[in-house]
Amino acid sequence: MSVFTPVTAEALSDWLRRYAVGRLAHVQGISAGVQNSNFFVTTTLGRYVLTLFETIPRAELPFYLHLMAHLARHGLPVPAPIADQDNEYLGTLSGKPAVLVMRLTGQADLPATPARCERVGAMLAGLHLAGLSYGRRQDNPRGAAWRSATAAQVRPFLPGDEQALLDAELAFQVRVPTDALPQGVIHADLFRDNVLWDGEHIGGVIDFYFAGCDALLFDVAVTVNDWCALPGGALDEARCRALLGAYHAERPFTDEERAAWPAMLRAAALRFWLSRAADFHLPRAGEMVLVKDPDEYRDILRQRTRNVPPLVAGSP
Ligand SMILES: Nc1ncnc2c1ncn2[C@@H]1O[C@H](COP(=O)(O)OP(=O)(O)O)[C@@H](O)[C@H]1O
Ligand SMILES: N[C@@H](CCOP(=O)(O)O)C(=O)O
Repeated sequence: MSVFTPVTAEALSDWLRRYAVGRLAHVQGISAGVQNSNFFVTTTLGRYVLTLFETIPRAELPFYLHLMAHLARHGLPVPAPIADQDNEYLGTLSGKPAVLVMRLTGQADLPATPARCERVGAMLAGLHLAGLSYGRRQDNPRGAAWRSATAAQVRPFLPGDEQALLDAELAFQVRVPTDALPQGVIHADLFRDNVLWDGEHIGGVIDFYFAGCDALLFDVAVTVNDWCALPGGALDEARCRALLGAYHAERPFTDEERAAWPAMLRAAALRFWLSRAADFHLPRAGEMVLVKDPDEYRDILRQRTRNVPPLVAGSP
């Protein structure tokens, strides 16, 4: 995003009295992101990020917030949510569900070098392994049901060749057997803009608001499609080898995962083509709204239907 809901300094100052974080010094809307309204908040005691949830039902939010707390407790650089004086993470501000989380250091969107891809692969495996002991369950909110519903909404806006691509891919994906794939908590949106770099180290992994329970390999595919794609959508072999090799060293891929790899890359490409097409054709109102290019993911999907290198190319 995007700031869909404005917050005044007065309202925020009052709201912060519920927390032990000191007094408000500065607040600034954040233009990156597409889903929620985000603000950098500086107080006399620290630096935080305030998120107002625009679309996620309130009942689904504890899953994300406790997940972030769980992963942070496991030593991963994930923004810990801040509890208020009633020991609650989730509050209400400007009429929206709201949370304050720790602001992590680092710069997002740095070039996806093989060395960075290696760290991202290892980090993703770390998130998956730490997620195994997380007690709450919630389905991937962008899973099969969402895919069918969103495809039906955006299909009328697409030209004929894209409708054909969409129809063929939906028909392909319903036949993919996913039950034998290892399942767990997935981040589901580990794009370059959601990893903060502190030098060559990962200083933060942010934006857990698409997380859910699904095939771990789907998360790997989402990550590879973003980190390892060349302009036009083809995969860069060196980056794939670095990311997949580092992941595999922490959580070895199963035979079923190797077999499902091409289909998972396609499922992951379809998911982001659909969400971007929905944001583009059915935009939401807001003060500052970022819409990402759907054609990038249409092209990635086309590429993945043609040619995919095998999983963990070149590694043992
Ligand atoms: N905990 C955090 N620490 C530092 N920066 C953050 C943090 N959370 C969000 N940001 C910044 O806010 C931007 C938007 O956040 P994001 O979670 O991607 O938005 P959305 O929820 O709309 O998808 C990020 O690109 C990053 O710059
Ligand atoms: N990464 C997704 C969009 C999700 O937005 P985010 O800003 O919350 O990561 C995309 O690129 O389409």
